[in-house]
Amino acid sequence: MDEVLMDEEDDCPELVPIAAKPLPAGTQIPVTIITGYLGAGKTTLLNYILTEQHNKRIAVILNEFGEGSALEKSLAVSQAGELYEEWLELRNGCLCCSVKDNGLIAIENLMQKKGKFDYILLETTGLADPGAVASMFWVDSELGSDIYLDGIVTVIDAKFGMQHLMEEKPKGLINEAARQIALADLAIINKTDLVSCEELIHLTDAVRSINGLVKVLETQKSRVDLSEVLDLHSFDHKDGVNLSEKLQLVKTTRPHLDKSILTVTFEVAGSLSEDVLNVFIQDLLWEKAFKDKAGLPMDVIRLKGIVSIAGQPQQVMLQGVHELYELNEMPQMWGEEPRVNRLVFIGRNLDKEVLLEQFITAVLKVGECT
Ligand SMILES: Nc1nc2c(ncn2[C@@H]2O[C@H](COP(=O)(O)OP(=O)(O)OP(=O)(O)O)[C@@H](O)[C@H]2O)c(=O)[nH]1
Ligand SMILES: [Zn+2]
Repeated sequence: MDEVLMDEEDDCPELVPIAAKPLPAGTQIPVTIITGYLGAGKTTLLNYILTEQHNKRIAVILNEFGEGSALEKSLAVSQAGELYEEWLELRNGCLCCSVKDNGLIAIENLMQKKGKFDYILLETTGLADPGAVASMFWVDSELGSDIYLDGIVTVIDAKFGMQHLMEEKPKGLINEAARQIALADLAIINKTDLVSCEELIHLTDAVRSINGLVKVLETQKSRVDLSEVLDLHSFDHKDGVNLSEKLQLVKTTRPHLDKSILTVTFEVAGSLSEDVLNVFIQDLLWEKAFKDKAGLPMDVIRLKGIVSIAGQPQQVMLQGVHELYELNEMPQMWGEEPRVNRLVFIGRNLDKEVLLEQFITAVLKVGECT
């Protein structure tokens, strides 16, 4: 009989001891955040990954609030307000636990079991802002040295996804479903059995209009090739593809839904000083100093780019999630060809002309300060 792990109808998987094997010093464990609206198919995806052959020892953190999950009832108990979680060790070498917070405490506790797993999957709750979880890995230096964020996977309900995206939010708040798509490195449109081709195309267009960087896959029962989900290296440069080339393929999108999130991208030749670049990014992300033509402040949710710092032989990668950003030197050197800055912004009220003008101004300043 095929073993089905973590089936909600089943009893707990059988527990077996797992031998810890020491990881080489400095090994960082990848974390993939699995997000998506309520009921889209996140847990189905986790179950699928766990039961597929992957030759990895995966630790899964389920972040469940819903009633009725047998798994949750058997695993997570909140005692006197204190989080208590128990790690189930599954027969294929995977670990699993269910928690009621944003999962970070669970990861910290999990790290005490270092050597027992080599991949972490974290399911957020349906209404979560995956950006908040993602950025924790950058701020929490203790976590940051043990693990790295590999990617954000957003599962979308083919049947109700469009409806979720259209929901009006009070006082200009961001629609959660749209935010989850804006932050995704991979978007999985699941439950395609429930919709027509036309509905699917419509939803795919809406997803792409929000996030011009995202890879989109269609699934039933979240069955997806694992190589598409794991080891994406979305926040570093180890994915083997030249990020600069990848960014060239991104197009500025048109708003598909009213007042929606969209993608803006551009290229500007030249170099700029790191200080001036920091001012540009901080004005944009922190000060909200840039406004669109209607006077609304630009709100960047995801930022990615390759920039050229004057005097620096290496290409520099820019990564941003909400207010947090990072600049990292890449192994790639600038060659003979002219240096080009390539940036991709995903967010609300973005105006390409304004952003471009501000960036060009920043590039022009390099002459003044060197
Ligand atoms: N028809 C259909 N149903 C699906 C598919 N994938 C998942 N489901 C069902 O959709 C329901 C929700 O799936 P889950 O995986 O629990 O979704 P989730 O995103 O984890 O849900 P929450 O954690 O409650 O937000 C379950 O009853 C699944 O069996 C699919 O491709 N087609
Ligand atoms: Zn779930």
